[in-house]
Amino acid sequence: MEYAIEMRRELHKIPEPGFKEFKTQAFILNQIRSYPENRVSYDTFETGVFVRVKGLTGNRTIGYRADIDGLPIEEATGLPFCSEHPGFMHACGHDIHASIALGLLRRIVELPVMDDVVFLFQPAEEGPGGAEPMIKSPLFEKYRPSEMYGLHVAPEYPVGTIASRPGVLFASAREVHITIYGQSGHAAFPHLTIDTVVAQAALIMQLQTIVSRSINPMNCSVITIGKVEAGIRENVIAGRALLDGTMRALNGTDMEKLEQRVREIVRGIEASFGVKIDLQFGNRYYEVVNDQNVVNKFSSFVKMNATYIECDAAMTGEDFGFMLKEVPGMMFWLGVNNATSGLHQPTLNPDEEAIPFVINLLDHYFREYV
Ligand SMILES: CC(=O)N[C@@H](CCC[C@H](N)C(=O)O)C(=O)O
Repeated sequence: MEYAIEMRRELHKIPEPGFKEFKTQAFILNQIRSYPENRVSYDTFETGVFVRVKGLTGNRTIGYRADIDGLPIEEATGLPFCSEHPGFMHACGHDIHASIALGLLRRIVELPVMDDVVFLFQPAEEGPGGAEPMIKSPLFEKYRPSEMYGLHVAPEYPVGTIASRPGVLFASAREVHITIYGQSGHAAFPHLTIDTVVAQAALIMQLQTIVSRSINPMNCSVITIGKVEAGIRENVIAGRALLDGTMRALNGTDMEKLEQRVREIVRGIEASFGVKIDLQFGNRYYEVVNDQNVVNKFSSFVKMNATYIECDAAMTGEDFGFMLKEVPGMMFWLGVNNATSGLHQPTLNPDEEAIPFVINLLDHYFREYV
């Protein structure tokens, strides 16, 4: 089991952006290539990897998906194996997800289970999304599982806890990218310019009214503007301003409403401030919808061996939702006991004991219950 923790520490050092996970992919391939060819076959897809481990009967194929990308966050954990890539960090636990897959894969290579098990090491979960192109590739047909599992670290739960639910577990997510164009000029003569900072500020505030005024208050949705940029110095009016954000909803109708209202508000800001706005939406991640039968089966198993919590849906997005639209399966939260630090924080430091815990759990499940 030390192997998987060792893998995690190596992966933690090399966080990379979506579709640029070159070192991560090479690291994963290096492990896979050390196994006998009659037991393990693989293909690469972009910076991801499909791997099949042969089972004793090969009657069925079980799938396990791990995302592998990092985030543009400067690490502040002080760990001896902290990120070697300045400005990048595994702040969403994808190093843990990938090392669990590598550890489970090795266990199953050494001690085969009845079914074939395929592992999908998936790039770009944080954006722009690697799951959809991966399942659209012809390789997916070669590796297609009949049932799929995926997990996400949960700092708020202790090690030994699994949390999930049937139906919608994670929200639908869609990025919003906005560029505001105006006319720059001297800070003392605003009437001779078109100030994009004032338009930007008004736009941020108006976008925040969408959830409270346009969505049924009995439903959940979120609009977050996570990145704001404009200007060069205090006495120059900015001729260009940027906003990057994300929209979340628990159903397609609300997601469409969010999109429609963003469009309308953007047009209104153009009219009232005289700016021109370029509005781009990213790829829409589907809700992560867990299959009722799979959740029943897995949660009954977990309850016999660990702590299972039936949790509420969360407003996190996950492109694993694309895979669960194709193949019945489920995603679950894995407790990693780091209550002082949340996901996407520079101090995130998941408890590594969660790695052997869940490898043993999934190995047992794949071997005897799935
Ligand atoms: C689990 C998690 O944190 N996922 C991300 C997915 C982001 C998708 C996309 N870049 C967006 O922002 O919409 C999340 O932020 O929930």
